[in-house]
Amino acid sequence: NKTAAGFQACQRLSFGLLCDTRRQRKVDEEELGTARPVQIVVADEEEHSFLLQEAALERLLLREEVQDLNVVVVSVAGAFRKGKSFLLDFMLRYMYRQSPDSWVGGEEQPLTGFTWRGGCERETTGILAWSEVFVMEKPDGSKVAVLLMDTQGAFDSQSTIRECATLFALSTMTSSVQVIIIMQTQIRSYAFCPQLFTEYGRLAMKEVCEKPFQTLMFLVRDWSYPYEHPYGLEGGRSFLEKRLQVKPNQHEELQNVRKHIRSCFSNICCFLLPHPGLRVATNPHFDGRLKDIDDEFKKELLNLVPALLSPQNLVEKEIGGVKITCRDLVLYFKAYMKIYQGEELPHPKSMLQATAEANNLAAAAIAKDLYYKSMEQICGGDRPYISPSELERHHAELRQSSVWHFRSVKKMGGEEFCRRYQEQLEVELNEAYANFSKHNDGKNIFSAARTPATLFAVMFIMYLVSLVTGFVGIRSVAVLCNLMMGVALTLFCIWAYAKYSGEFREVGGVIDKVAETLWEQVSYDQVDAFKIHGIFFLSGVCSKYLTL
Ligand SMILES: Nc1nc2c(ncn2[C@@H]2O[C@H](COP(=O)(O)OP(=O)(O)OP(=O)(O)O)[C@@H](O)[C@H]2O)c(=O)[nH]1
Ligand SMILES: [Mg+2]
Repeated sequence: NKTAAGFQACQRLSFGLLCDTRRQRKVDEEELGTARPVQIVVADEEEHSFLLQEAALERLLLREEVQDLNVVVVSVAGAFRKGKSFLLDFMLRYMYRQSPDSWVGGEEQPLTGFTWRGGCERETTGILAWSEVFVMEKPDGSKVAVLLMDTQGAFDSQSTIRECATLFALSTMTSSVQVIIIMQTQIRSYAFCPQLFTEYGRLAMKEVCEKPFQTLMFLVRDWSYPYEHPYGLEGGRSFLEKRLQVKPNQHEELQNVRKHIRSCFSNICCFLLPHPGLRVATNPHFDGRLKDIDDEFKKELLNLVPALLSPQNLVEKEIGGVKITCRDLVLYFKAYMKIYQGEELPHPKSMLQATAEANNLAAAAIAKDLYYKSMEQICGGDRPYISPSELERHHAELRQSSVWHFRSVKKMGGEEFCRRYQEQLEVELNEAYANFSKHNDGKNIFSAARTPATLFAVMFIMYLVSLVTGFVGIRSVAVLCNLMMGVALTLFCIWAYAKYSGEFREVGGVIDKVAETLWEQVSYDQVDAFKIHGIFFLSGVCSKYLTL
């Protein structure tokens, strides 16, 4: 009940969430812990554009427990008002129960989760994801993260064709299982931009000989010809065979789409779903209870959802033949979003470029991570001080293996393109080394004591000089030395206070810098005779001036 109340509260707030990011953050914080739909792509209705909610996406996918798992992205697309959110809510039931028989829920239980409703006005806008990324174990024992995505319906009265195509392209590029809900015989209605995908697929396959997309399922709803093709996957297969048949008398464009679609997706299937019954379709008070849904529909639902989500049927997202993790998916979303923001639909070449860019960024991120983790083991926060030469040796080794790892990952974009990212990676590793090295220096007890030691040395020398000069009668020099001793003592007190309290950190930093410079001067130049003479000459001049 609590979860249902959470969903309803979320539904009421959903419009406000789009407009006011500050309020969104507050709601997110308040409802933290309650699973809910999260808007990851917002549709700007005035500008007719889309905006990626990077922070929301990162919160979902960069969680400690899922960020390094291979990701399975199940997206449901299709025309508006076709029951996409409704279907996803049954998928949620499956994910939460995961029992093969009883997942579908009680007869009297209203259906909640992604917001759905009856009527003819559109409900979902942009792209939403379920806030909980499910961790599932596949039969081979490997763990995968499952993300469910709900998309804005196509062909509604408020969106342009470009917007529909953009969202469809974005969800197809980022998902591993794209379910397209269609009516009866409109199998071609998926084809918002067939050339875009087939051309992208052709280009991508030139680079890596793998199909660019994984599973495409046509879900034919309200199927009313079970006597020709029976309900379910089997009937869907024979129906699809017939629909995608290439015939010599077809228009060339139709022939090409039919030929290429098979070469773009590793698996294309079709599921024929019966009508859920008149109460679902026409009763305004229907709230998703199973008792109002026809038995035939429920029976097929029990086959449909596990066909997509049971552990043995999960399909991991692959790009360029490499399985990607939740962390990589964030990079891909960002890269694709950039190219889908223009006035026109992007060219397949720019889609390929964006994929290659994200591909390289993801490989560089893993390589950097490897370097960081190993360096942490060697000189991280709780590790003892290590000699700088030893640290440099480790850095050189780890940098080499990190770059080697980057190069060994299968990437798109060609050698020249990858080299740019490799150079950037090397720069970042060197920067990281500089930080590790500074941190390591901080652990050196002598380096930590450098400032007080320098200041004490100054005080001591000044004290001796003042004693000697006072004894031989050069009073002015003795006064000057006393003054400098006082300055050194004051600096020491300020420095000690800054280190102890953490306040005036900049002043503390300046004192450290001065002490470091002094220390280096003394240690590098040793006792430079010229300087000593200079000092004596100056002090002589000063003493003469002061005695005058
Ligand atoms: N006839 C029929 N109606 C369905 C089916 N599945 C769901 N519905 C009904 O379709 C209506 C719309 O459901 P939603 O899930 O909100 O549809 P949607 O595709 O998400 O709609 P938008 O978000 O506006 O694009 C609801 O009243 C559902 O009860 C189906 O298979 N056949
Ligand atoms: Mg919807």
